[in-house]
Amino acid sequence: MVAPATSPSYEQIRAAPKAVLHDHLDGGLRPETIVELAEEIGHELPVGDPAALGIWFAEASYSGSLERYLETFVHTVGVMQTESALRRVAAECAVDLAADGVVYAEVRFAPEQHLALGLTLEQVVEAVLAGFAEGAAQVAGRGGPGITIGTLLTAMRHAARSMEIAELAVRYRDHGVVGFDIAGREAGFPPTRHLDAFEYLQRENFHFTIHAGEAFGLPSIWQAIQWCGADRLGHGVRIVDDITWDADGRAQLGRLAAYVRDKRIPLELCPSSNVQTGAVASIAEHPIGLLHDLRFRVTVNTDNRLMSRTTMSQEMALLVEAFSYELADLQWFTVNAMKSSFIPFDQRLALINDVIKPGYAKLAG
Ligand SMILES: O=c1[nH]cnc2c1ncn2[C@H]1C[C@H](O)[C@@H](CO)O1
Ligand SMILES: [Zn+2]
Repeated sequence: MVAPATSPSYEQIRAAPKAVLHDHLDGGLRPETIVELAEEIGHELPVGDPAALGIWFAEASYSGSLERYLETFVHTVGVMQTESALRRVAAECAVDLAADGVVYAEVRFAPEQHLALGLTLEQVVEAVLAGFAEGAAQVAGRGGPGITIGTLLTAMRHAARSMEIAELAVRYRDHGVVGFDIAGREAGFPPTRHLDAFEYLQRENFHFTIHAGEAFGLPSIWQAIQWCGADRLGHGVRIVDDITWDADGRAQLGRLAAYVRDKRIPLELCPSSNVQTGAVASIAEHPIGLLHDLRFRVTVNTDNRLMSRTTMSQEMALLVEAFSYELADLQWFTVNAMKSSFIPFDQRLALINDVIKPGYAKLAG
């Protein structure tokens, strides 16, 4: 498809203020950092050269299966086992996102995966929060809009520590942790396994998202929303399975799809990641086009920048190419993300009105 003349250029996309709600800390390391940290703690990598390692991650993740995609994380989690490593990775994450024009990010990671060398859960969380603060401060010193980062604590769905991690998230709610998530293999590990954690979070008036409807379909989305009470859906892309077409070619929403749209439940869509795990055949065929047209609360996200060799600008550029989106669409995705974020309402509004809208207005000239 040929994009119309109004399509934004890559430079405009990079310059545009962007917001990301779904980005994994352990899926976004710089390859050079992995190599250096691996040497420090004696972790064996599949490839020693940083450039080759970057390619290795992307190729190994392009597996057509979420299970195999997740196997590569052994080499990122493996080097994130000390306070200094966690702090460095988090600081670099803030700097890298800001350099790409991201003004608001929610970055998630699973504290329980960083205990191999004896750190406590609290030490892990505090090191990451310190790293985000350090990176954000570096960026703020450079002028420009800077970056605001909220941290999400993830529990692994195959494990049994979700209640503990939910309590940890609530304990750090006034120190940068803004929400909770569950991630990992979806098939065989329904969100209802962690119902006690979600019920606890609701009683605490806290926020959470659930990876659902990525490798597994509608039942997972239904459970995440109707049993667990998720505020947002991590991916949620399989909601398209509840949309059919009538004889006149009009989209018919099933009960669950209608509920998700009516309630404005945010979808954290991650186009490149979905292609790598086989959830979607190609960017051009990604349901984001349909979901955008049907006015679902769609957001665009990176998921794992290292594994997908991507950035927010890159994800948006791929969508511009596939769906001929204009700056107004990119602003819509960005405002959707801010509206769906887990920071307080007044802070969301300030970013939308003082940073995002003026940024797009300037680009539109
Ligand atoms: O897209 C994903 N689906 C399910 N789990 C994921 C995805 N991306 C990363 N993870 C897992 C692997 C990480 O180690 C963990 C915490 O960030 O979350
Ligand atoms: Zn994810």
